[in-house]
Amino acid sequence: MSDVDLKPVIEIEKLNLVFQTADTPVHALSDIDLTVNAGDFVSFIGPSGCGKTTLMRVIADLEKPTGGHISVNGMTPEEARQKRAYGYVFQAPALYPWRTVEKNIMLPLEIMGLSREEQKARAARNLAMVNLEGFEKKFPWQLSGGMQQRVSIARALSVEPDLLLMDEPFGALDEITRDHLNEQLLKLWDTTKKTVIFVTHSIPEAVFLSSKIVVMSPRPGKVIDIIESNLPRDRTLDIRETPEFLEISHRVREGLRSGHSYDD
Ligand SMILES: Nc1ncnc2c1ncn2[C@@H]1O[C@H](COP(=O)(O)OP(=O)(O)OP(=O)(O)O)[C@@H](O)[C@H]1O
Repeated sequence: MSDVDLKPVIEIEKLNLVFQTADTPVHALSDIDLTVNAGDFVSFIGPSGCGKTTLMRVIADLEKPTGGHISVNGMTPEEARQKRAYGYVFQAPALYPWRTVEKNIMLPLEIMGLSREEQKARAARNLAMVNLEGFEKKFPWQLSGGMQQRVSIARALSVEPDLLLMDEPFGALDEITRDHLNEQLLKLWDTTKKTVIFVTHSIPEAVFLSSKIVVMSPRPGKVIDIIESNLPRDRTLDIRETPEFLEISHRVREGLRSGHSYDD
């Protein structure tokens, strides 16, 4: 992508979020500055509780910041949500067990008021996108965990958002399945040119998937480092053995280490 194409999708300046709780306030995000451009694959990586999910939820308008500024596609997160600017994939697949795969994907489209034909066409198109054609009439419990997570990706894509928010979608899967889904997701990103924001705990996953890695510190979550990856877009898993990959992994690890106090 040339510099001319670089359009900011998300702009975050001095963003703060303090949760008011029954006892002491929880300062979850502190002075976050971040720009995400169209077509970026951005990972948030950091220790448990550092605010990765909270930052993603602010982008999705599921939490309100207590300070600073954020825009999504030039709008407030609330306006962006109303315009269905993004699709959200959660840690667990969150499929309705009594609805078939196809009907799970059709649900948000039904709510959007699309015609039945359009709902079915989008379900078929996006199931093919995640290599699940032929599974329309199955129920979620008839599928493996990895397949269920692919259905929830297809459901998020079927809303046709430019921005895909993914909160540790493969965290609960075994390593082989995770590797496979990482490769599929990268192909999907390359073909659809979507902007992706991805939360993970895994250094290899972040480095393999991302064009930009945001390393966060323990609470209150701050941005410690932003690493622009120069790995080619059409990478395969073999790239994990290369010096370039190991060099980026090393920088992520150093960032995580510098922000972490091991005395806790
Ligand atoms: N609604 C809330 N009220 C009070 N505190 C909250 C609330 N939501 C999150 N927190 C706190 O804010 C901090 C950041 O939480 P968050 O879930 O964003 O972290 P995370 O980096 O995504 O963690 P993990 O990797 O374990 O999922 C944590 O200390 C959490 O306990």
